[in-house]
Amino acid sequence: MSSDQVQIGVIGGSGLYHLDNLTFIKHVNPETPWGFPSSPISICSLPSGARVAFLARHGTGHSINPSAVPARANIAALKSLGAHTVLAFSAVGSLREEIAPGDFVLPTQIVDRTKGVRPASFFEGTSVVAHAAFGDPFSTKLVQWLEREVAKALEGRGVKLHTDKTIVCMEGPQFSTRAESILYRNWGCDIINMSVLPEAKLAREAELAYALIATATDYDAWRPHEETVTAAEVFKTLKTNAETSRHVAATILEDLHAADFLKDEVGSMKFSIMPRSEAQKDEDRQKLAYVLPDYFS
Ligand SMILES: CSC[C@H]1O[C@H](OP(=O)(O)O)[C@H](O)[C@@H]1O
Ligand SMILES: Nc1ncnc2[nH]cnc12
Repeated sequence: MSSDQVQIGVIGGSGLYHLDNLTFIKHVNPETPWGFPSSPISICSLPSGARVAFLARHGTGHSINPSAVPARANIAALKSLGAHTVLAFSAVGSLREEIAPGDFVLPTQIVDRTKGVRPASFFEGTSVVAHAAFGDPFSTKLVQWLEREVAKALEGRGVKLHTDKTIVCMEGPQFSTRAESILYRNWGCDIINMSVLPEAKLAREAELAYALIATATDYDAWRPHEETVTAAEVFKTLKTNAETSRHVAATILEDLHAADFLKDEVGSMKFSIMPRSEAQKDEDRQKLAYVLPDYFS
């Protein structure tokens, strides 16, 4: 593979709008069948010359509401650049006392509390039906690798890493009520955001290895006798969390680039797509070929 080829995509969330500790090469802005990504994508170079594609989920000026993030275009654009793996960063609320603002979390499960207003499948609106497996919503090998490597990258920085947690994704943009926050705790959820879905579902459909590096900013609304979360509270830790995230990214990306499991998700949709039939329109198959060329070209 030429070093020009991107293998890893990084999605930055609230507060993380660039990876300026990597060497910037150029901006690209691919138009996908689902429109343009949230922002032009920065192609950056690692010290070895390997290239990484970085995309700001809410746009570089944070102008896109969580419900309006063009997640299909984002995932499709990263795949079109050659990415097999997507590392997504996200600012999250904590539903557990032991997960403090400033801590990092690697979730392994998701509870969906979005409201059906976000297009959540590349197959939506087409004549092709597919049911991706989503029991393990993050790439298991990638998460296991991150558990070791992120822990190493955080050594000496006084930042705690929590693993094997459950994230609930709410619709927003308003934060939760106290009752909802307590309910999510009772459901076994540990952290909350407004972004991991449909991003993780779309990455699975596109056969990308996807994991979320969550950075806690607040205690949401479940703590009795404490103020509930406000955007101002979130902003207090965003800058430090973003600096730590950039350090983590710069530390792990080189080794991740060399990892042998990057393409493990490739082939995972093979038995998820309903067999070819006369009813499948050519135009839909062409559209889907953008993200799944192995099945639709
Ligand atoms: C700015 S607070 C709520 C906002 O922050 C998180 O964004 P991201 O996941 O992109 O870091 C959360 O999901 C909400 O969209
Ligand atoms: N408390 C919270 N709820 C939802 N998304 C968040 N992102 C950061 N904090 C959050």
